[in-house]
Amino acid sequence: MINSWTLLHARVHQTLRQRQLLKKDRRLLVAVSGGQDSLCLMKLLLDLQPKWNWQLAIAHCDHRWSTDTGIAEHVEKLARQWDIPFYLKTAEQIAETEAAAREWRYHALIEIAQEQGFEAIVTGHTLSDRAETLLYNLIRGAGADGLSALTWQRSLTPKIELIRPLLNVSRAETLEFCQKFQLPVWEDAANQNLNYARNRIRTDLLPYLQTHFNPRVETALAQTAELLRAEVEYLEASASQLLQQAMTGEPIKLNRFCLRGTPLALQRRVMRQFLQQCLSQAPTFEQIEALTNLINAPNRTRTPPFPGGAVAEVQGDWIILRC
Ligand SMILES: Nc1ncnc2c1ncn2[C@@H]1O[C@H](COP(=O)(O)OP(=O)(O)OP(=O)(O)O)[C@@H](O)[C@H]1O
Repeated sequence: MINSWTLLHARVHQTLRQRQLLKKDRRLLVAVSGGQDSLCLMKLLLDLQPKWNWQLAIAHCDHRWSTDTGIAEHVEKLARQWDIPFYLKTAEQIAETEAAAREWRYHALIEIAQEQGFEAIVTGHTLSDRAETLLYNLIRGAGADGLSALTWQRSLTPKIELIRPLLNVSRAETLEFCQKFQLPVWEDAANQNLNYARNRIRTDLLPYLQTHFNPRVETALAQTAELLRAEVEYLEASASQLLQQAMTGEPIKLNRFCLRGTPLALQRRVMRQFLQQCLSQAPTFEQIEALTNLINAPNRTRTPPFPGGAVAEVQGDWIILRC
């Protein structure tokens, strides 16, 4: 088996060990779209399987877009050839946007994992996806969290982890690997649709940056994402501790004394975590700023109403959230 390994097999094997991403003996649900990244991932995991003793299965999500016709059968056939279980979810409603399709897909993958008892969902996101995500979110005005949004692993539910073992492998490398092993890659027509911002970043912006600025721009951007991710994790953990110290009971209130004198970066994160706990939707930049400004504001200063009508108000040393 070792003899048929390539450099990529060895690299992924080492990444899994160093980062402790996929432990031995686990039941892994591999999300396979049929494209080059997830086929490369599947083949790598199958080849590494004897060393790790995983139980592997394939999940495919059919969005029922016209460009998807035939992919589900194609992936099912591959699962049969590889002799591993195949699970399919088909969308009841056709999503109108990329974001809606993605949201449905993650729900569908979680459902399969719960129904079939898998602890981990594994996807084929690559270093190239990481670079694209960074650029996409940068243009939209994201902070460090958005720029480093594609992470090696994160919890989808208390029992299910999402794991991305190919985050240091480029799309050029997954293509080369698929060609070497003659994997039947399904060319997804939606990837060519330049109405999608992500596709324009991939086909126009990144090649431009490569030609005119840095031939290794994908790797450079992925490295920035990796550096930012470690800082984000540190700041989020510190903010979470600070929030625990500052927040108390009914009505929910925050002690301004605890928050004064801490760096603005932490104050903003505390306020975001606070709003995430209290609001039903993700807080906006303006909402976080309005709440942060109350830390040093005069008594009785208020924020504009948050969605749902709650308002935060200064009362002495406290910021009180009134619903
Ligand atoms: N239809 C699908 N069925 C199963 N898995 C899929 C499907 N589409 C994508 N995936 C999984 O997600 C990975 C990333 O795919 P892609 O880059 O097309 O999605 P994306 O919408 O950018 O995802 P994300 O929002 O998670 O970045 C694939 O390598 C594959 O593992």
